[in-house]
Amino acid sequence: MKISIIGAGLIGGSMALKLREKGIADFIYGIDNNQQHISKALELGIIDAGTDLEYGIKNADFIILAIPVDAARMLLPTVLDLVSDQQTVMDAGSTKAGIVKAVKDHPNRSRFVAFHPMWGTENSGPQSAISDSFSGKAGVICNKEESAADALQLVEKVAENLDMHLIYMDAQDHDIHTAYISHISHITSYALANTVLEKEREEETIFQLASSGFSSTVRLAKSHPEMWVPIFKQNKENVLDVLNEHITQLRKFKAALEKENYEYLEELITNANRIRGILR
Ligand SMILES: NC(=O)c1ccc[n+]([C@@H]2O[C@H](COP(=O)([O-])OP(=O)(O)OC[C@H]3O[C@@H](n4cnc5c(N)ncnc54)[C@H](O)[C@@H]3O)[C@@H](O)[C@H]2O)c1
Ligand SMILES: O=C(O)C(=O)C[C@]1(C(=O)O)C=C[C@@H](O)C=C1
Repeated sequence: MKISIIGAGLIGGSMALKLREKGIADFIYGIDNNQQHISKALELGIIDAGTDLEYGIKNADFIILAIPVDAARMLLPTVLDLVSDQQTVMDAGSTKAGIVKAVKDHPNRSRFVAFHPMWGTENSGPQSAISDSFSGKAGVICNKEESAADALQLVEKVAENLDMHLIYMDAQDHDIHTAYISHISHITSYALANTVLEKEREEETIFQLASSGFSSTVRLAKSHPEMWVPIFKQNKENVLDVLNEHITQLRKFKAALEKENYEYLEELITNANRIRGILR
């Protein structure tokens, strides 16, 4: 199978590495508006050739769209304009409602499968791609009834080769749940980093005292704005909803401390500990 990866970055690159390793990709084209990423992807053996959008789409059996979600929403209709009934397009975007809406009435809608791999890191670009990354993680397919049976089957086979298990969801429900379980964590981490940078002006002290607690909670704050601003923009209402709840929760901790209500503080922590029973 010939594959074209639009966006030879962390996700596109990691998928390319794994699909080649599994032997389902014979030839991989890379399409990226950053030429340095194409050069790096070639150097690392992620892609076999860099090309332009039209050539890459016309000459691939399977097309993976792995660019920021606002760009994906804009580009997907053009990608579908160029495909035939023999080709399948899959995206990798972290939000889904806007993307499926953008192509709802497109004549080639059924060639597209809306996909979200629930794996990633705070790093970006082809240099950060890792082949054994998606193993054991969930792959979410949205609005499967809008995709042709053969396109769906191909994406299911690709997910299986990425060693992922599948979850099927409505795109709007997906965006609600990912606001709660993925997107809010990034805002808290960015806010935590900004808080510490504001209060602790001695960077050397941050470096010397930071242990696993701070490092793990602030890891997501290293994630780049080119990916995350579009996610927050596309999922604004759901993110605002969960952010309001998060601010309420922060205020509860503040009130417990201000009032020296340590029983209430213990209650808040004990309730939070319930997460241990869910994520072991
Ligand atoms: N990083 C994660 O944790 C993660 C996890 C799951 C899904 N995703 C989704 O995967 C997609 C890609 O994210 P990533 O982490 O691989 O980002 P990345 O920055 O590592 O890679 C994106 C690549 O797309 C290129 N690009 C950007 N706009 C383009 C355009 N209009 N045309 C062609 N190329 C373009 C960039 O140059 C870059 O090489 C995003 O939609 C993101 O929401 C990311
Ligand atoms: O672990 C990370 O660094 C991630 O941000 C990965 C993560 C997440 O778990 O929130 C981020 C965005 C996605 O769309 C999927 C996965």
